[in-house]
Amino acid sequence: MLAEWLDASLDGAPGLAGEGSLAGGRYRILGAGLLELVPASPSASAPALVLSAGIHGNETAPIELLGEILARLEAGRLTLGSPVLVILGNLEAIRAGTRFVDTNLNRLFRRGLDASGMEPDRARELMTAVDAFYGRHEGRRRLHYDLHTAIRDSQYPRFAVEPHAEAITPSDQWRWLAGADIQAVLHQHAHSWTFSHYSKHYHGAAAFTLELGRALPFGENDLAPLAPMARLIEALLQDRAPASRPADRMVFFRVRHELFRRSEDFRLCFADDTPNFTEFAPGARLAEDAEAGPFTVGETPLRVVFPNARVEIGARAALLVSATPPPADPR
Ligand SMILES: O=C(O)CCC(=O)N[C@@H](CCC(=O)O)C(=O)O
Ligand SMILES: [Zn+2]
Repeated sequence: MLAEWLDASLDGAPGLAGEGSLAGGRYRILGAGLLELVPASPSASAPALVLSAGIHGNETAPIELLGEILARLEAGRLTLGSPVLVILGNLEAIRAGTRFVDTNLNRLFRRGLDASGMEPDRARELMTAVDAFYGRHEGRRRLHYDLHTAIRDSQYPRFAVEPHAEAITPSDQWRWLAGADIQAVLHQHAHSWTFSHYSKHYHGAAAFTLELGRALPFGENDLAPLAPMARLIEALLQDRAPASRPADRMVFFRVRHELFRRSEDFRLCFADDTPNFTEFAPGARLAEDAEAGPFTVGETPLRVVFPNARVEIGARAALLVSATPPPADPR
């Protein structure tokens, strides 16, 4: 049934609903791309966990990964121990195999959003679902892993983006991410209205955008490098202790500058396929924009992450980052 929920969500089956039992609890289909896993008797320390994938429609590996985990749950090889909300984000874009249909869903997770259209409507639906889920689990530790893949290669193929918000990320998260073979962490410097930012900013959740390799079509993904991430998700879902490694196995970066596309006449001054985290030396010209002028690296080298000259005008065209020490681990 869980595999059917996934397929029916992707096929656009109307009026998707239903519920049933699972080892350790039951599931409730809340709608297309919305599934709740309800443990029968969760411990007081079990987290309330949001797992999302397909916020960008062409990022298929995380959808396949969640599909495999749900299949193991359904087969009784995992026993549910924690409340979980599973989300498939931009269903129309997933069907079309594109990043988005009209606009980037992952910039719309903001209360009071008044834009109209398919993606804004879906953002409101998902924000309501997350609000209701965390509301049903007051007092529990909140987690949200928003699973993505990146457009291009990366010097660190698996990395976490930590949204900027008041809540401090608990130090065990870093050890768990290191245990899941995440190689780098990028601290955001400013609010970004992404889905993981939503859960952190409005709900105080430990939340991340997790980049899990390169975006490829369904069927072309190699899930083997993601096995440690699957084990982390399964441990959380079962309310078991995840594998843990020292946080300083990962390299930490901080965003120092954001490049925005300000005009029609905008270009990045490096090759389209430049891998994420490529470093540029002082003096290197990175962008030219008819309105904002050129951007040149100052006295300290900068690395480029998520470069994309073809974004909408006003949108982020690249993050410029440099290394920062790992967070202190009080353990
Ligand atoms: O590979 C790229 O250029 C984009 C990958 C991607 O979708 N990244 C996320 C990051 C979200 C964040 O900053 O937390 C995005 O751009 O939405
Ligand atoms: Zn993405």
